Amino acid sequence: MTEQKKRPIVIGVTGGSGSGKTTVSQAIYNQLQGHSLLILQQDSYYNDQAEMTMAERQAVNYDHPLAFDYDLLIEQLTDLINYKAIDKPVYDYKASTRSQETERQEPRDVIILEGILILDDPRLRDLMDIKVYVDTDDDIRIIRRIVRDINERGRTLDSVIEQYLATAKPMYHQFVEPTKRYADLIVPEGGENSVAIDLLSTKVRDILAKDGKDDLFKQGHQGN
Ligand SMILES: Nc1ncnc2c1ncn2[C@@H]1O[C@H](COP(=O)(O)OP(=O)(O)O)[C@@H](O)[C@H]1O
Ligand SMILES: O=c1ccn([C@@H]2O[C@H](COP(=O)(O)O)[C@@H](O)[C@H]2O)c(=O)[nH]1
Repeated sequence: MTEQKKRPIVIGVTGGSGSGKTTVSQAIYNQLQGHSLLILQQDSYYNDQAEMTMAERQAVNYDHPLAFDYDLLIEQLTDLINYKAIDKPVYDYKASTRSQETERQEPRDVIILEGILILDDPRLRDLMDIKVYVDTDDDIRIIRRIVRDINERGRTLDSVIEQYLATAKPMYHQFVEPTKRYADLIVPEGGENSVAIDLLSTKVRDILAKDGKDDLFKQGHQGN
């Protein structure tokens, strides 16, 4: 019998903007400390808009699948799955385009991919072993988004509200929410849901142990 080739475990974490995807991804990452892990954010793969004016960038619908460079994301995720390092784009929310720099990312045994539209593309879904949907009510998400976008993404209250009503909300209902049907696990309450985070971490530890990757790690393979 031929031995099956080992590959990293890919966990997809999706949900609406402000649902707690980043918080949940970070919580899983923290629980699995000591293993070989990385977090990849779909936001890093927004289209490069360097050739566009600021006014043009402000008019873009950032909640539509066409705003993302899926080809590059799939190419780089496939490289990571094949244990090849990537030069990841870095997205600048204040300038609404990619920054000039890229970030070197070495491959790891566990890849946590998070983003609003990662389950929309069947090619991406096919690369995932576990699919998680963080389900948080719209009112909570908009409150979190207002606070975060003003404090961290250089936005005004008016611009956050305007964008939410014009694109973020309708696109959520048109494109993001329907992908819930592809999830293996729906997590209410996001980062506060320690039971769901414990269950997920235990499942990943089980798979790593079956693959012998916990042993590889102990023998001196890369950490974080
Ligand atoms: N359970 C929670 N309670 C309070 N604030 C939270 C909670 N989860 C996330 N936040 C905050 O809400 C904002 C959005 O959360 P984040 O995890 O970045 O969501 P997403 O990645 O889905 O946009 C962040 O500022 C985060 O600190
Ligand atoms: O230039 C940009 C790029 C993205 N956005 C908004 O960000 C969210 C996705 O990020 P989360 O971390 O999941 O909230 C998306 O809803 C876009 O509307 C932006 O405003 N400008």
